[in-house]
Amino acid sequence: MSLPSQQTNTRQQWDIFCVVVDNYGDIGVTWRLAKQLAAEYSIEVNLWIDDLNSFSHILARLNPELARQQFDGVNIFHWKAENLTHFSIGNVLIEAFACEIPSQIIESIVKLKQLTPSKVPIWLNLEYLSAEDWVEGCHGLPSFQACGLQKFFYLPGFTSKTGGLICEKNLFVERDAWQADHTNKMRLFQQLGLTGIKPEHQVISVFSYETPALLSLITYWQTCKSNIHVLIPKGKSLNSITSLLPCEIADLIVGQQISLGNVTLHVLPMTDQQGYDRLLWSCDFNIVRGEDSFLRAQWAAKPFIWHIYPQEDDYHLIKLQAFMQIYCDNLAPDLAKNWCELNLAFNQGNQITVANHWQRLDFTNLSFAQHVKKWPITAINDADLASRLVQFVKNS
Ligand SMILES: Cc1cn([C@H]2C[C@H](O)[C@@H](COP(=O)(O)OP(=O)(O)O[C@H]3O[C@@H](C)[C@H](O)[C@@H](O)[C@H]3O)O2)c(=O)[nH]c1=O
Repeated sequence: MSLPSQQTNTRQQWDIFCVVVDNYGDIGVTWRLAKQLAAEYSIEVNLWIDDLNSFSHILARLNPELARQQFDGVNIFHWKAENLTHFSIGNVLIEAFACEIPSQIIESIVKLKQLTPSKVPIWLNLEYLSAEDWVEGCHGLPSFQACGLQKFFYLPGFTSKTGGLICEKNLFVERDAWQADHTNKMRLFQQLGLTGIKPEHQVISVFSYETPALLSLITYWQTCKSNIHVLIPKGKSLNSITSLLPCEIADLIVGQQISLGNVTLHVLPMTDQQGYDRLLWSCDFNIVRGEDSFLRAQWAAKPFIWHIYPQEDDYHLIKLQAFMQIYCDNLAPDLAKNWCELNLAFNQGNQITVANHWQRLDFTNLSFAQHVKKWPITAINDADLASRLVQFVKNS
């Protein structure tokens, strides 16, 4: 571990620390942010991750055995005690989702403050995304630490008084170009080993947690006249539909198809984040979860169900309501009602109502299609998270 060098250039160094609690969301969010800061702001980003095995599910090129490697202009470090020798104090320290930065680092910054206070990095805690009202009041607040340093709370959110939403500068332009040419999606399906999909078929991606609502929906889709392809990666969603599977989940192979009348289930390979974005852009409807895929489904300008990460005492339902309220602000009341009821029923695992609400929601309806297209522009609110974060650091 070392003190800042006498840098002659003005290139900033930011260090992002992330503990993988479970799933892929913690790493998913920090990886998106790290890539964007490096690509769009020429910041030297060091991403410290405690679990490279989880990370390798969404970045197959990553070698979980290496202490240090570089992808997309980001230095990725395996965060374990012996690798902290690689750490040198930069301009910004981000602890993602209240993970704790190692005490040696804090001690070295305290020493630096005594010697050269002007070199003390900005210390931020990047929090989870929420659409709740209180976020505006807490975003950016400083918190004085016992060690004498100051830490700021950085809260992502949907309004101009929050930390914003992660979205790359050219994302909507790339999405529009992709969606304008129908051969893109057909080629993608082929590359993913998904056969038998015709341009007129309905394609639905599923990346959810366990819920009996999924079984109800697929059972309902079997009664529909159209051909429906359901794309599901190996993971939690499959646990809810074991009764539809021909074998144990462990024995399913990627690319396998399970024919259920008009419905074909496809076992989808996990891709990198760019591949997943393109998949969301290519499907007619997406079922997503957590934080990052939830946001990417919005950026896809396609209708979606959000399976929110379950929390104690059903607190997640309050967060779901807060989002549904802002999402439906400009939507016709009948469409808004159906969409909210569908999302609520899915999240409550309500097997009977979820299929009824699906039936009632006409997601091909023109004003709904216009809404999903307009929403990303409304939500991004003139500034994405990375640009607000860079500004926040400048002003701090
Ligand atoms: C299916 C798939 C996902 N992904 C990525 C997209 C996202 O970055 C990531 C999934 O993250 P999420 O959608 O946020 O869902 P998640 O359930 O994996 O993560 C959750 O983890 C919990 C610990 C948090 O508390 C939640 O808020 C949430 O972040 O995986 C791919 O890159 N390729 C794929 O094929």
